[in-house]
Amino acid sequence: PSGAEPDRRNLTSMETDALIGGLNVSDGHPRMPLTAAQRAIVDSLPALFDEAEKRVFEEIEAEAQQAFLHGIGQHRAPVGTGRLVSCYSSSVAMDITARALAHRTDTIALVHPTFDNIPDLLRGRGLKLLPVPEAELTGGEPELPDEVGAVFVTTPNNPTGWVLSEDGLRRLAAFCARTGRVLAMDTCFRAQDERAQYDTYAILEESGAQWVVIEDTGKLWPTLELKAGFLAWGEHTDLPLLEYFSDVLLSVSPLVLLMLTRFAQDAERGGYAELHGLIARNRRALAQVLDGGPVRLTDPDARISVARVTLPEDGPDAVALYDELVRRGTHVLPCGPFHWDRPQDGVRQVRLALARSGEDVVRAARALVDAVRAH
Ligand SMILES: N=C(N)NC[C@@H](O)CC(=O)C(=O)O
Repeated sequence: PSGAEPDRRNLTSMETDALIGGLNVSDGHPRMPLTAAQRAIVDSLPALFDEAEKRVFEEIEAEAQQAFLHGIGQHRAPVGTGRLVSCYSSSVAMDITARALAHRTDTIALVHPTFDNIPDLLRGRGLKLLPVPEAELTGGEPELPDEVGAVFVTTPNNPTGWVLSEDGLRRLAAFCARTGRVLAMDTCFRAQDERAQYDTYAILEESGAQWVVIEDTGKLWPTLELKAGFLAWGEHTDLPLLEYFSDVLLSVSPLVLLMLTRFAQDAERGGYAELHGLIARNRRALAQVLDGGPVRLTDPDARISVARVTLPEDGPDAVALYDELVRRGTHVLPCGPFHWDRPQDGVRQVRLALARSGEDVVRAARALVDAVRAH
């Protein structure tokens, strides 16, 4: 565990502590059991290794990008154009994007709240940040000072589950085109929420805006961090993304891409329905444990694989509860750090991961209610 005070630590350091054992409902990474179909894909890895060794990388990459992105409604993703690259993770894609944006502007308007590694990566590249509430983005015309050169939106957003609607994106993209701002999107949770699966690329291309999109396979399947972050940009996006990508890597593993193609194909054939079912069941199970007690589910309509709960005013605050739960062997996340511009806004909320077995979610929910009551 890092020495810093819990309310000064970043979320990933707390997620790292959760990896050393205990009941981990901390990170948004998939830690539920493989389905039988997914187990069969894992069993085929030796054969996939032989196939990956033989085939042309570019072909394997285009196949994986097509299988994954078309499976979540992104038919106009720029597959095969040279403007869609594969990174080891979406955060690697994010850092490349941050470096490229810093080449273009000093100030970014960033959705607030959101997962803290996003502002941390942007600030790490010297960018100044302006918080924009979700509601202002929905309107599509946020009030921004001239020095803001880009708008960065996480949709579905983490930890709220808020989704930028198709009309909201159309308005926001038109606004960015009109005001000469880059529109950057982190869509890492979109495969979990069909409301986020309208064709983003069709809208972005038609808008005339300069745009960057970061996709992620890493929140969906329990593949032990074998994943890819896809980084895409527009034909007129004037950012050194390919140059900065090439500084970081030559290519991800074709074996991982082949495996992702199989998982994406299985997902289209019913795997997504199973995943959405698991997340919905776990959200309902959490709500049932909380029902009638002092803690409530913050975002009942959210569909992503994390859930916020709101704590009673007379109970422990988020950091005190986080500490007490760690002492009891259960790892959640206090929501302060998601509110990267005003941490006190998250002082009465904690987040639980739902991409877990049903038993883990119920056990964690019970531990949380017991700890609140014991305060
Ligand atoms: N590069 C980082 N820090 N990765 C952690 C991130 O994937 C966790 C996350 O997004 C979540 O728990 O919601």
